[in-house]
Amino acid sequence: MSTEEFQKEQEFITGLYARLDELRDHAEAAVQTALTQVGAGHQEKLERDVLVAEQSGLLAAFNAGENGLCFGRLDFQDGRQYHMGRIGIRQNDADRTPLVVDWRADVARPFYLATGYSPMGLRRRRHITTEGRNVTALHDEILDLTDTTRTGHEGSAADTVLLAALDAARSGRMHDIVQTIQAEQDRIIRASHQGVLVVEGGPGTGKTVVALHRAAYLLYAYRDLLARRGVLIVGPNPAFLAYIGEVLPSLGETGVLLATVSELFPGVAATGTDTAAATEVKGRAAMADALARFVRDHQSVPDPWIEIEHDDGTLFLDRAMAEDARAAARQTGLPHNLARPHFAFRIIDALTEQLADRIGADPYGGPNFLGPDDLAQLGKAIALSDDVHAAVDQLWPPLTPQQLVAEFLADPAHLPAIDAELIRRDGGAWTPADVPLLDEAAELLGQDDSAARAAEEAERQQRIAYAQGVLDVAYASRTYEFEDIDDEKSEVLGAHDIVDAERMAERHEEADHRSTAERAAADRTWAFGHIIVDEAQELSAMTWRLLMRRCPTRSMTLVGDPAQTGDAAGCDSWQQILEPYVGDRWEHTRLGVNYRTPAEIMEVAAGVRRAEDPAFEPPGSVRSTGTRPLAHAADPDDLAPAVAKTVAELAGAEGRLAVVAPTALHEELAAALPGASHGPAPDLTRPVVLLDPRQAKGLEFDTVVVVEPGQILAGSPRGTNDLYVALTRATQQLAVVHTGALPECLREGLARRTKEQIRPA
Ligand SMILES: Nc1ncnc2c1ncn2[C@@H]1O[C@H](COP(=O)(O)OP(=O)(O)OP(=O)(O)O)[C@@H](O)[C@H]1O
Repeated sequence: MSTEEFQKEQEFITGLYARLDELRDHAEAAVQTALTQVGAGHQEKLERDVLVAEQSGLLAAFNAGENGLCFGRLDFQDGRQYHMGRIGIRQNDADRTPLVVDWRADVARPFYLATGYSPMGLRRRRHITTEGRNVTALHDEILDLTDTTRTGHEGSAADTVLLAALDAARSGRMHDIVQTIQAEQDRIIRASHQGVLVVEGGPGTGKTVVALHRAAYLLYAYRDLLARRGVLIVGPNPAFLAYIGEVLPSLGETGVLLATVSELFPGVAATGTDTAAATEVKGRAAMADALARFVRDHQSVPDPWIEIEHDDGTLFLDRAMAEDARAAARQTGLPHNLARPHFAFRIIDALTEQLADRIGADPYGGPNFLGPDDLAQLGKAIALSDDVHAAVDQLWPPLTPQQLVAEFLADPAHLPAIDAELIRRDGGAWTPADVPLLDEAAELLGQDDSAARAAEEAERQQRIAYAQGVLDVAYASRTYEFEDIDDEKSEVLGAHDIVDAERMAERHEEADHRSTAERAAADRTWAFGHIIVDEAQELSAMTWRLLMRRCPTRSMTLVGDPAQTGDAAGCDSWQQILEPYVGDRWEHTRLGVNYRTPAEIMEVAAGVRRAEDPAFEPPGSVRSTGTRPLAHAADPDDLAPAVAKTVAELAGAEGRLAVVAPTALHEELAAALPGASHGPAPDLTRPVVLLDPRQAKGLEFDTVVVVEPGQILAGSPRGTNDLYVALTRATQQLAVVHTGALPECLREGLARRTKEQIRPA
C-alpha cells in the first residue's frame, strides 16, 4: 500500500469536505437571512420564497453529500483527471473549476462503462472507499495496458468493491449504488426520457435500484422539464416505499413523489380490503365500459312527463322534450357534470316555448304575440323555478365520483351476474382496487367547478370585508402623539394610508409554498413529467388507465418481472398492458445478473418455478456463499416455537431477518416472536420482521425464514409466484419451516433437519 497515494487522496478529501462545509454554511445563512426579511409587497414575498426554496434544495443536496461524497477518480490518457462525487462541487475560483463531478455528468460515464477492451480514453479508474471523512481504501484498475505506472493499489477493483457492497449487512433501507453501477444498469439509467421503457429482470437484478437512479439521472439531465412537472414513483405498498425512500434524498433529489396507487385519489384513504376475486374483477378493463354505461343510466327521461307548477298553469316536461335535451347534452361530448348545464338550458328553453305557445298564441293563427324580451323574461322565471331545478336534478343529477362508485358497488350494473356478485358491497371503507374506479368515475363525471369558483369569490369578498374592518380599527386606534399636526400631512403613516382593503386582503392570502411533489399529490389531474412504476406486473388494466392519465406524454419507466406477479388482477404481458396506449412503440430491456440472492438459494427458488416451466432459467447469481438453505420439519402443534427457535439460531448480531408466512399464521407467530415488527406497515429497520409473501415483494434481508411453503403455494391462484418471491429475498441465508410433507418442488437443494433437531428444549 502506498501511503503517499493514500495521503494525497486524504488531503483531497479533507479539502473537499472543507469546501462542502463552506457551501453549506453559505446556504444556511442565505435561508436564515431570507426568512428574517419581512418584505412588504407580493414581489418581495415571492422572491423570498423562491430564494428559500432554492437554498433549501441546495442544503438538502449538500447534506446528502456528507456520506461517501467522493467515491472515485478517473485518470484519462490525455492527462485530465476527475474525482467522482455523489453530487457535483466546484471550487470558489473565477472559473468555478469542478472539484468533484456529479456521477450523472457525461464525463463520468467511463467510470461505469470503460473496460480493458474499450477504455474510453481512460488510463486508470480508482475506487475510493471512505468512512465519514476518512479514506479507508483505494482500488485501482489499469485500463491502458501500456501504462506501467503502479501505485500499489492495483487489483480487480470493481469486483472487490461490488462484492463488499453486496455482502454488507442490510439495514432495512435500500442504499444507493453510485459507486458500483454496472454497465448494463448504466445504459438503462441514462436511456432517453422519451417514450416507455420496460425494464424486466428476475429477482435481485437491480430493477428497483436502477429505476431510482434513473429518476435521479433524469432530474439531472432534464431538470427544467422535470422539476416543474415532477416525477412520480409508484410502488406496491407503504413498507416498500419506506424501504426505498432514502435512496433519492441520498443522491440529493427530494422533489419526487413516492406513492402507492391507493394514494393517487386525493381525499380518499383506501383502507379496506377486497377478496382476490373481487380485486380481479375490479381491475378488468371492462369496468370502464360498465361505469360509462352506469353514468348514462343517470341521464334519464320521464315516463310520460313531470308536471311543473307555474302561475300560468301546469307545464309538462315530457319524454320527447327530455330526449331532445339529453341528445344535445350528450352531443357536447363533455363529462356528465359539465354537460348538465347544457341539458338544463335545453329544458328551460323548451318549457319557455311551451309557455309562450300557451299564453302568446294568436287565436287567428298569426305569429306569437310575445317578443324576444318577453320570452327572455319568461325563461328567467322558469330558470328560477324550484320545480324545474328538482326535475333537472332528477333527470340529470350532479354526481361525485364517490357517490357514483358507492352506488355502483351496492348494485353493480352492466356486468355478468357472477362478477356483479363478487364485487357487491354496501358501504364500508374504500379499497385499493376502488381507487382506479373512482378515478375513472371522476373522468366520466368531470368536475363542475362553478360552485367552487363562486365560493372562492365569496371568500375573497369576506377577506376584503375583514381587511376593511382591520383598517377601520387601525384608523380608530391611530396614535395621537402628533395630534397637533394636520392629519393629512402627517409623516407617520398608518396601514389605512397605504393600502386599500382589497390589497390588504390579497396580502394575507396564503402563497402556495408547497413543493412540486406536494402540489402533485394533492391534485388528481396533475400531469407528471415522468412516471416510474415498480413491480409493474402487479397493476390491473384499470390502474394502467389511471396512470396513463397522469402521464399524457407517456414518458415512463416500467420495471417488473412477470414471474413474480402475485396480484390476481396483474397483467402477464407487457404488450397487453401497453398496446392500448402506445401500440408497439415501447422499448424492452432486460437485466440478467442477480446481485442479491446467492447461487445456493437461487437454485432452490428456481426449482419452484421449474415445477410449472421445466425450461425456466433464473438470472445468474453474482455470489455464492457456500451455505445450503435449510428445511426444518416441525410438529403441527410446535410450529410457532420451531419458527422462534430457527429465528433465534439464525438472527445475527447485525443485519435483518424476515419471517415470511401466510397471513393466517401471523397472530400465532407474532406471539412467539416478541419484538418482531408486523402488521400492515411493518418497521423494516427492526432486527426481525414478520411479513406475508405479498408484503415481502421488492424487499430484502440478510436472512429469511419461509414458513409453511405448502400453504403459500395453495394460498392463491398465483401461489407459485408468491413462494418464488418469498424464497428470493435473502442475501445470506434461507430456512424453510414446515409441518407435513415438504412440497415436491422444494425437495431438491434443501439441507434437511428433523423435528427432533429443531424441537425447542
Ligand atoms: N450495481 C450494484 N451495486 C451494488 N449493489 C447492487 C447493484 N445492483 C443491484 N444491487 C443490489 O442488489 C439488491 C437487489 O436490487 P433490487 O432490489 O433493485 O432488485 P430487483 O430486481 O428490484 O429485485 P426484485 O424483483 O426481487 O424485487 C439491492 O440490495 C441492490 O442494492
